[in-house]
Amino acid sequence: MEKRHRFSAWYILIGIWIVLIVQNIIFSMTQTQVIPYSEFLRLLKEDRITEVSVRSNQIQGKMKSQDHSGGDVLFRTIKVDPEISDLLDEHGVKFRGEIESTFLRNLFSWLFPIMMWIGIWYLVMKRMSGQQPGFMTLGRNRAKIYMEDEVNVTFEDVAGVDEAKQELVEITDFLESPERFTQLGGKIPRGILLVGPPGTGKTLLARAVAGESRVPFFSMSGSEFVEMFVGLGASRVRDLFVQAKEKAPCIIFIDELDALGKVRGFGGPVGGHDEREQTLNQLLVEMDGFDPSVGVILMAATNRPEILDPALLRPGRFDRHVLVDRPDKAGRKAILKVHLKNITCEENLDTDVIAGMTPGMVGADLANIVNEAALLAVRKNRDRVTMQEFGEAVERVVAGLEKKNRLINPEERRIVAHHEMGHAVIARALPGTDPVRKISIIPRGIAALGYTMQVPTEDRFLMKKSELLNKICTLLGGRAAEEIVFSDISTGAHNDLARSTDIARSMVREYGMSSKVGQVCFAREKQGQFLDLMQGRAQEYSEATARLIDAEVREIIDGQYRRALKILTGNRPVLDSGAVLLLDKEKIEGAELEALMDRVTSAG
Ligand SMILES: Nc1ncnc2c1ncn2[C@@H]1O[C@H](COP(=O)(O)OP(=O)(O)OP(=O)(O)O)[C@@H](O)[C@H]1O
Ligand SMILES: [Zn+2]
Repeated sequence: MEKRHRFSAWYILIGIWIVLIVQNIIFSMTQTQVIPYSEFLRLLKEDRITEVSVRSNQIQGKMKSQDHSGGDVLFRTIKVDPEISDLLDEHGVKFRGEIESTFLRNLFSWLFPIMMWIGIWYLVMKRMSGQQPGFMTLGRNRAKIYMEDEVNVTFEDVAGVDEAKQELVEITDFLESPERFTQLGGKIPRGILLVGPPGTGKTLLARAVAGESRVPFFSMSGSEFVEMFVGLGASRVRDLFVQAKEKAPCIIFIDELDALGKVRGFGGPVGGHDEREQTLNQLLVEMDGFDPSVGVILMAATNRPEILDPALLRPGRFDRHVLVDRPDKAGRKAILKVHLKNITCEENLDTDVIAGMTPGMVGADLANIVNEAALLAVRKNRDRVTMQEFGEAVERVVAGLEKKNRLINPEERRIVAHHEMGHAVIARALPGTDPVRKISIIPRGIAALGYTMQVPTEDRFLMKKSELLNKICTLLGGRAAEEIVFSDISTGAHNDLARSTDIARSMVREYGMSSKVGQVCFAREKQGQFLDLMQGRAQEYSEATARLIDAEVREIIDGQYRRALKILTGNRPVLDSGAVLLLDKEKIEGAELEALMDRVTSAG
């Protein structure tokens, strides 16, 4: 209701303005004859003009009407020449000069645009804050911090992200009794950064931590901090911490931390990054200033950790990072179970099938599917949601996501599965390569469709030639598998090729590992390169050597590729059964991976 009152004032003002304009038009149309200047001069000479007022560029007045009824008619003409007063005198016309009254016109030509701007700005403000700022409360911003005294989300509502959950359990222990925790000498984290793709449940997790430990939850979005007015963002941060300390123990959650915490001096195309910097600085100051033992835990979420200002990630700030990754098939099944609790489904609904239909999807997508399916059932007047609706719902959501390029199709999945298995089999077959810990075809980010995680067993300072060659062979394993299985190759190996070429090139140019090029090192200090270029200093080897280097790099890579093909052909059964398993589970690790890898023979 209040909103309507406020807006009616605008309507009244605009109304008045329109009425005035319309009045003006009607007046000039009905009452006044507009005549050409020459006509005016003629009438003047005929002594039919009785009275005029002269304005800067127009003459208004009365003239005797043509029909001799004796009445006067109003007229108006444009253009005034300087001798007009003499002429008027000559014909004995009463006249007065008039400075045009432009007050009203000016008022409206100025006031209206200003009013428009205030109106637009007001709407923008409202959108940005999601609330009614009102004119009087502009400087104050307490209202924009969302505070929930009681959060009714628990860890049970979050599924499929068990690793992240485990890491956060400790935080709930701390929040439940901060004193006891510190007495026992526990080290309290100050800031926890939840990192993961959109929709994986970062916000949900943060709320669950608050819900589990029954503490208030303050939340704000990074993009909301970045206000239009300099200084407002910083004062908001201050406000947020003041309020949080009063309510401790509690959680402060900042969503979209990247909007606020981009590397400084990395402003967008529109100005105003000064404002963002001020806000960020204030956040850093507050983070350094508060004593975590009072029981305020700062959590933040981002899906672009790489653009964050390193200052934010320093020890004592957001130094604890929790990965909230896309769920695998089992995870998706668990998430579906959570959301299915809220709707009535047919009795033996197979969540396994739905989970299988939704590779690459995140929690938010799955929540969306459940919701969509329920709506479809309502539309069909069903009393429960059946598999058929879920099928349709999945199709709809998939279509939406495909537009956004977020899903890979079944054919691509098959290629990716064999590609990743190719890496894994070779890594296992060759001695001295890092053991494979995890193979996954859950897409991460935009670039990498799948990945094979190799974890080094020890820190290394020296690499032997044979090890470097094995590494290249492992990198080429992905493409080799594609060629063997599909007799075709894909662009998915781009990064692998780049990395193996780098290694091969370094072997030849820097480590003297090619007998044809010899024990020489052509690498120069990186920082010198730019200067060399500026001074036109040539490369330090001849054209012929350059060609030799290129040939040697090719030779190394081709040799390793042939080796990869041979190893994979010898291990074809493992390659195929591994890919099938991967397509089903999307992620293989632990004992299952061991069992699979034990079948790999090194005989290449
Ligand atoms: N792991 C999950 N378990 C259950 N539900 C989930 C999960 N992840 C997401 N959802 C559902 O999706 C909704 C949106 O998730 P949420 O806002 O927490 O994602 P987010 O990672 O914070 O995304 P964004 O980065 O876009 O803010 C949640 O309210 C919940 O209904
Ligand atoms: Zn690869």
